[in-house]
Amino acid sequence: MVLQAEEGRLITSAPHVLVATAVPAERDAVARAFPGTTKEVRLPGVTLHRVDSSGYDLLAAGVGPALAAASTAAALTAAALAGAPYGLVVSAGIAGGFRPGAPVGSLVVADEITAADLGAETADGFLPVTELGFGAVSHRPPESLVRAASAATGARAGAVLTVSTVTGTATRADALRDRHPRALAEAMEGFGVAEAAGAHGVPVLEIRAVSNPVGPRDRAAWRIGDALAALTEGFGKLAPVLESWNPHDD
Ligand SMILES: O=C(O)c1cccc(C(=O)CC[C@H]2O[C@@H](n3cnc4c(=O)[nH]cnc43)[C@H](O)[C@@H]2O)c1
Repeated sequence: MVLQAEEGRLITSAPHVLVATAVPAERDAVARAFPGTTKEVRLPGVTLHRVDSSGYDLLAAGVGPALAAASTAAALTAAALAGAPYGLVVSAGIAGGFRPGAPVGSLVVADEITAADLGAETADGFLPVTELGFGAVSHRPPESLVRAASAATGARAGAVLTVSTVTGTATRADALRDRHPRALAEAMEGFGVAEAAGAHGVPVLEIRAVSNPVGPRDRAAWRIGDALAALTEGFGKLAPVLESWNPHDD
């Protein structure tokens, strides 16, 4: 933790971290990792849950990359205009896990956040937007942070895909695996959160607890309660890492 002098006083500067989940149940699972209570902070376009006496703001940013990006950008802009910009954005929640690397109940941390369906379908297969001459399809979280997060939480490190459509067939799961052999999980927000963070020059991390296998749709088999419990436990171990991480280590 950094100590700074301000008007002759020494103050501790807690990290200012924005944690973006998709839904309130995931936000509340993250909140349970902290001893303090939260208070609501209403801003234009978003409502934050600020964890008392910490540098953490929790945001249920919405499902899917577009709403997640819009909500995250609104929170980042509000903080920057208030003169208290975030130093880190964390995309957190549940996810589908690719077998055998990411079984249900396990944790995954992204060393690569990749938009898996942002591009064009052609007769010769899928082309990412980058091959069409536009934008980006991947963001890379800081290596030192990924390593430390993985060591502290036991999360496996690998690619986490962002999709707009949840995979529901073995054929689609195989196609994603072929295109992204390093993929451990798929979820729906990471790339949107990372695009917003990138636009503000803020580093991003993504951590996911696996609620279901990626493959044939069987919503009844999703283990959401177990995944939310793993998310709470994992975030409890992650928080000290975020607090001691030095962005200049990378
Ligand atoms: O119904 C509930 O109680 C409940 C509690 C927490 C979360 C949910 C969600 O439905 C969250 C949707 C969220 O989950 C991610 N996700 C999970 N599995 C997959 C998957 O196989 N493929 C893609 N995304 C997945 C995703 O990020 C969604 O936003 C419900």
